[in-house]
Amino acid sequence: MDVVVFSKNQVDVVQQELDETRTLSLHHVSYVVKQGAGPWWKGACLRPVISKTVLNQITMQLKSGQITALLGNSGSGKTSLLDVISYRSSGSVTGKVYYNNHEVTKAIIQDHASYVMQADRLLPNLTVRETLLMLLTHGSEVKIIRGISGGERRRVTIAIQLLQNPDIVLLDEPTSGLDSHTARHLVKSLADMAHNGKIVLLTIHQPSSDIFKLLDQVAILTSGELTFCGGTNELVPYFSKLGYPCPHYMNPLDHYIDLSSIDRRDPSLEVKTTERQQHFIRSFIASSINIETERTVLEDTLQSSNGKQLWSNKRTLGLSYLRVIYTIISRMNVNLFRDRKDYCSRIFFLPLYMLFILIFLGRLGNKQSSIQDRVGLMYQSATVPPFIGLLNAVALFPVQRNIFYRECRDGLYSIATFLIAYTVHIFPFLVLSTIIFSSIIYWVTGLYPTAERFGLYTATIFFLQLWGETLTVLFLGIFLDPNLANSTTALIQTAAAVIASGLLKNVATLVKPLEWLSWGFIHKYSGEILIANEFQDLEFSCESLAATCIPNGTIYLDLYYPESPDHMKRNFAVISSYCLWTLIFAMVAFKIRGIRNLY
Ligand SMILES: Nc1ncnc2c1ncn2[C@@H]1O[C@H](COP(=O)(O)OP(=O)(O)OP(=O)(O)O)[C@@H](O)[C@H]1O
Repeated sequence: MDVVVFSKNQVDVVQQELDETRTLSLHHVSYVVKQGAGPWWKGACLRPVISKTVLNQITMQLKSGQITALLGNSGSGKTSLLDVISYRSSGSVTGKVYYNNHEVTKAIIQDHASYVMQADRLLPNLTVRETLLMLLTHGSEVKIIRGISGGERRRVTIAIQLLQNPDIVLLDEPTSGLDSHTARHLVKSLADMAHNGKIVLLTIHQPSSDIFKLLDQVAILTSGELTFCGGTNELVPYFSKLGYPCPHYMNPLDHYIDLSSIDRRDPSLEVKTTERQQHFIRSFIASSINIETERTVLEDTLQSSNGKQLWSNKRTLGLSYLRVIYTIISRMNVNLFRDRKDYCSRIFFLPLYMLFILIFLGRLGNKQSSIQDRVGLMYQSATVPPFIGLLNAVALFPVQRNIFYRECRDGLYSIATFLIAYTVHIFPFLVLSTIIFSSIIYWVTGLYPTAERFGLYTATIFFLQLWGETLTVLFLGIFLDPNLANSTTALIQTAAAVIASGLLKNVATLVKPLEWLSWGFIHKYSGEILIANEFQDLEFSCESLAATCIPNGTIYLDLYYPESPDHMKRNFAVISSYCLWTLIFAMVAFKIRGIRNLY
């Protein structure tokens, strides 16, 4: 075994680093959001924009080794403060945040902080062990979806963030949904973690007096301003000095949160409590506690240019790009595999539809009437696969997307990585379901009987299904609500099939604007491929000597789809690149709409 010998100097440096208290300082941080007022139908330009100050001039300092609770009534700005610190806010932020005297950037926060949000967004079919294993550690074998309680889900969510070994831990309502015993136990663990050198900041709605004892520092927010921020031992003496002692047997936190809030039950109470609130805010600004904090934070500000060590515990995944993609795909696969309904729908949704077609059409034969049946079958072949892609995406993509939003905000991987991983994940399922579908439908209905034509038909169905799913993913990037994405994609797919496939109405007979529009839809190219692939060289029997008899498919193509056999290669190149472009547009849509802050 190699023995590493450190010099005294090196030991001193390490010791000095360990002894050094790290700080997260906020200096006059304000946060303003803009909201459109009035009815939505007036549009963005006509609606007056109202600015709302969510946080006003917040100055506070959090130290490693301390656990701080952010308290306040509902709407006081607790979550917004965590959002501002973690670079998740959507409005305009002024003031400065420093970590260890370095002005905080998004990269610093992503490297050093973890944010546990209010909502537990976990893949339902993974076990606790697998959920954590995807972030490389051990867990239990219980499935998330049914096997664990709400409180346990909370703890898994917290564990996911802690596994990344952050220096700063921000937690929004970590105790919500937990019974008082478990909540106390959890805060105790967080306090222990803080005492081992982390900066811990959490929001709590109704902290019990047991929890109060575990805290080192508390900050009380009201209407976005501080009425107190200091050590827990300073809380009661501070307010007592202001003339508001805490009655015996009352939880001081409950008492002072109540006193800091505005009571809107009647106008006279509202005036009285607003005056008291303003008195508290002014008093705290003038208090020695706040002046001391201002002084130390200002010192940090001045020191910042000296470049005090940014703590060494930089949080990185430490995985190669391929390893990250592999981990995401494995997680998607395991989650899908565990749910029989989802797994079967991925593979058998499309083939199941074939049963309906088979019963409806039967064997096509070569009579004149089979021309109409063939066109009908090609229309179904062009429209059903994208629709199945849509159904699968709406059912299965949103849960993955919501987890991606959280992990992307944590800086774990990018939009492109996620969408590439999702496409690779669905690829084998699309191949399998397409092959099952086309192998049966093609040979049982009796389409043009060569392997080459069958292969072309199968490949077209595959690309249509892939396009349908990718297009839905694109709209799920634009709209958070899956129903909205569903209806929009369905509308586009229907319009594309009606206008461009040429299977309902000959494209050449469309009014000019619609004819031009048809060039923009995949159905124009896939429709031509499917028809030319089927009709070229096909012989039909003429039951009577009627003038309308079409003796072979080549004549039919000349009449209704001229030149389509010559366009086969072009059309095929277009439909395959359509999928690629839709995926790229999906990435752009996610980028433009931004990574949502899902609470
Ligand atoms: N992006 C935004 N647009 C409009 N209003 C916002 C935005 N973000 C926050 N607010 C408003 O700011 C106020 C503070 O919200 P915040 O969620 O921070 O409160 P909170 O103290 O965490 O409340 P709760 O305890 O209920 O979670 C609320 O009135 C909220 O509606």
